[in-house]
Amino acid sequence: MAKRSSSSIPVTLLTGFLGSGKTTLLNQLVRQPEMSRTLVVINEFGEIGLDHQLFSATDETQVMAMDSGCVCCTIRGDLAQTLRNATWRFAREGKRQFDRVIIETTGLADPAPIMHTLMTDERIATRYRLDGIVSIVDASHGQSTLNHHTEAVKQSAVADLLLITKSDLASPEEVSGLQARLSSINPGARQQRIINGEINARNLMGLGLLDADGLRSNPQRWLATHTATPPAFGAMQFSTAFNQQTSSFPGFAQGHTGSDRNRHDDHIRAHCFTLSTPIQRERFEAWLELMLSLMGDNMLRLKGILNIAGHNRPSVIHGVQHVFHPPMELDAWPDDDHRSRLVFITRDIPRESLESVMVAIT
Ligand SMILES: Nc1nc2c(ncn2[C@@H]2O[C@H](COP(=O)(O)OP(=O)(O)OP(=O)(O)O)[C@@H](O)[C@H]2O)c(=O)[nH]1
Repeated sequence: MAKRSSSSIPVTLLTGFLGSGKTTLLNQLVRQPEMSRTLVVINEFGEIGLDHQLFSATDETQVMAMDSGCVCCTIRGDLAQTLRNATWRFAREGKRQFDRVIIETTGLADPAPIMHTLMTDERIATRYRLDGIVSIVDASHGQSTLNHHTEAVKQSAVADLLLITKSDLASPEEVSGLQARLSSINPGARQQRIINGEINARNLMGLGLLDADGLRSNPQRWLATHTATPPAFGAMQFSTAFNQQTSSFPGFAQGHTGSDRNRHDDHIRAHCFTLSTPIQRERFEAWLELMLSLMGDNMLRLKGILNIAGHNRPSVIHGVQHVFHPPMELDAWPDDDHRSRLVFITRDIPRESLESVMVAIT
């Protein structure tokens, strides 16, 4: 089991639909001293217009299948090359000039190939780590974008931080309606409203398992909202967020509202499990491998902190589709709560499919 590496370079992925305000945000960010050692990687077809020394362009169209030939697994060949070369290209007298990377994608981009690139290329995975996914949603067009573009729903579903832009152009009701919808798509992501890209750069850092300085792990915050909802229930708790419909396992129905069945986000759910009995590692690995291969690209994201039987320290896992980082062992449990917590963000996977096998791993 790998130990976490706090020396690897954190990478923030900045997504958001066309015209949502990504460039406006980046222009604000690069003026802040916290960003002076951040390499900004932008798609070369985009408008560049960025006054920043550490800047590189990539070509998002160069998406290629991974060696496995799996249809849902693609990587970004150009990005892999950019990240591999960056450590010497942006170096002076043998010293790397950046300690952090932000990758901005075009509005239509699927975040999965970028996450696959960071996780599967050995030379990249050992040097860089995904710090977090930030998705921008335009308050004035957010609802209609989510209605019409499945990419936008996916970008929101996998985010760690959702930035709501242009709230000055929308009514308070429109903004709160959008925020409620985003909470149902991705209940674990923090939401923040910003106007004209104004935000402290530190708010975009440390969104993953490690804090902004890369020193301390913070699994509670990483998994926080997902696992906070259900009450304790013996060895296992379960909750599913589905367009404001939440239920817990078993007998913890918490009310729901109706929804328009044609919306893309009707297919996306966050499933959360809490297990108080230690997990049997071999059973868990076998189960995970089988389940992930069956789910393919319908597994949007997986995060978890695990209490593995026979281990005093917790392990964390995270993945996208069926590609995931091998479990990393943390130095210690962050508090007295030693239960395993797993969060799956899925598309079109009935909760029963996950629920029925969860008991088998303890
Ligand atoms: N009123 C208002 N306008 C904003 C805000 N944020 C961005 N804009 C404007 O929205 C337009 C699009 O912003 P960009 O930053 O170019 O958006 P983008 O996501 O980079 O766009 P693409 O690269 O085309 O996908 C620009 O005219 C911005 O000035 C905001 O909070 N309020």
